[in-house]
Parts: sequence; C-alpha cells; structure tokens
Amino acid sequence: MKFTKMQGLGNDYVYINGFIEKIGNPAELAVKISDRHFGIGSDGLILINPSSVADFEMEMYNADGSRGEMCGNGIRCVAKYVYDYGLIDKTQISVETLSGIKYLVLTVENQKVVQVRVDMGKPELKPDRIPILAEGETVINVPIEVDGREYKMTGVSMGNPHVVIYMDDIQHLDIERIGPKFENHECFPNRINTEFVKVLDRNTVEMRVWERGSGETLACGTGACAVAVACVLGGLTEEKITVRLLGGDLFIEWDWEKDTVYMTGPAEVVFDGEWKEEKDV
Ligand SMILES: N[C@@H](CCC[C@H](N)C(=O)O)C(=O)O
Repeated sequence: MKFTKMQGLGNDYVYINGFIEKIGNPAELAVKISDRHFGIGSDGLILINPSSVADFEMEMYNADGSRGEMCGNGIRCVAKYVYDYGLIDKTQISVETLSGIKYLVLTVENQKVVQVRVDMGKPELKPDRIPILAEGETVINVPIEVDGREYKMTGVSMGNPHVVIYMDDIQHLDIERIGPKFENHECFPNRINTEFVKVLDRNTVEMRVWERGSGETLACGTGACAVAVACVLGGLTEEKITVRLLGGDLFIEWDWEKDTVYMTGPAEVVFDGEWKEEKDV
C-alpha cells in the first residue's frame, strides 16, 4: 500500500490515495501506522477519496483510531497532494468533510503548492455535547473544575469541538498531565480538543494544543480558528491574528460579514513510502 507522509506546521499525517488503495479497516490502520516506534509515525491517518458532492473527500482519523470531523492542517495537505500529484490542475478546490464542504485556494510556486487558504466555515458558539449548560447557552468564560483547579473555558466548534483556556505561562505547562484530564472530563462525553493560550498583543497569540485522540501536537488548524473566535468574543484581539504554534505560524481571520473563518498556512511532503503487505489491515 503506497502512502505519503505530509505535515502542516509539524502536525503530521499519513495520506493514502483512496482512488487507488482500498482500506478495509482505516481506524485500525490509523493506530498501527501512527505509532512512532512500530509504525510510520504520525498524528493520524487521512484518506483522500472520490466525492459525489465536492472535488474530493477527506476521511480523517486520529492516532487512536477515532474519527475527526475536520482537520485544518490536514486539509491543506490534501490540497497539496491532489495538486502536486496531478489529481487536479485547478487552484480553487472543494473538499467534503464530516463537517461539510470546505473551499480552498492554493498558492502555487514552481508547479508545487506552497500555501493554502481554507474557508473553514461558520464557528458554532453553542457548544455541542457539554452537559453542564442549559439549552441555548453559549460557553464563554464558563468555569470548569479540572484536577482540583478552576479554569475558565470558552467553547467553539469548528466542526469539531474545542475549548480555549487562557494562561500566563504555557511554556511550562505540564500538558501531558492536564491535557488528558480536559479531554476525558465528564463535561465532554465525546471528548474535546483543548487549546492553552497566551495572548501576546491584539494581533498575536501563542498556543499549545492537546488534541482529542492524538495528544499534544505541534499545531492544530481547527484549534487556531477556535482560538481566534474565542479571543475576538472575549475582546482580547482583532479579527485578524497570527497564531504562534510549536510548529510555526497560522494566519486566521474571522470575517464577521460572511460569518466564516479563514485559515492560511503551509503544507509540505515529508516522504513517499510503501506499507509492507504483511502489516496490512
Ligand atoms: N489537527 C487537526 C484536528 C484533528 C482532529 C481532532 N483531533 C479531533 O478529534 O477533533 C487540525 O489541524 O485541525
């Protein structure tokens, strides 16, 4: 089975061309290939499939085999894959995801995609699946107790669920300890992605992320969008911001008039490879 490993700001996935390869059990394969010692090593698996409603479909799995509705860094890499490997020659494409169809604009240099701008769609402020809230309530600075300490969380769904937590010091945060406690908190029966954020100025924030199903990653595109929305709602930043992640910067804009969030960032190929027959699932 042929694959391509790609990364967007260090958020790395194994990509499989679903036009050619047929995968019997993608969730199981995601767990095997993501293993950084016994597999290829990645934050998860992404299948690029035919679609009847868009140019392509993105089918995304986290490292633990769970399904993600959307993946911001992943969808930029899908765009690079389909253009660079000759599946399409347009620089404006559509991709079907579990959270709807996304529209992407590709920047091409020397016949290769170097950057992608994604219309990530409308942020949902009504939190999905947070039992502590009454019907219709939004999650803006709502208290939550985690590991014996009270935090204030802002919940934003970018197709997948996120909570944003502000902190003065994210560098020394013990994310391996606190991340799973948010992810598996009783408030989130479907688990959650958590962004720990320090606001630097009105146009710049830095964040670390604990992703549902993958743990700490170097970047999260949907997470960066959720952070931008939360910061605007909290009066902390302008609508256009740079989000500094461990793997590099993303440029996020919440366009009020269109009520959509744009994410712009890079996408890179790491290597092509072949998964050995005897390991197939
Ligand atoms: N890294 C992604 C998000 C991947 C899915 C997430 N872990 C979930 O389960 O919702 C991104 O760049 O958006």
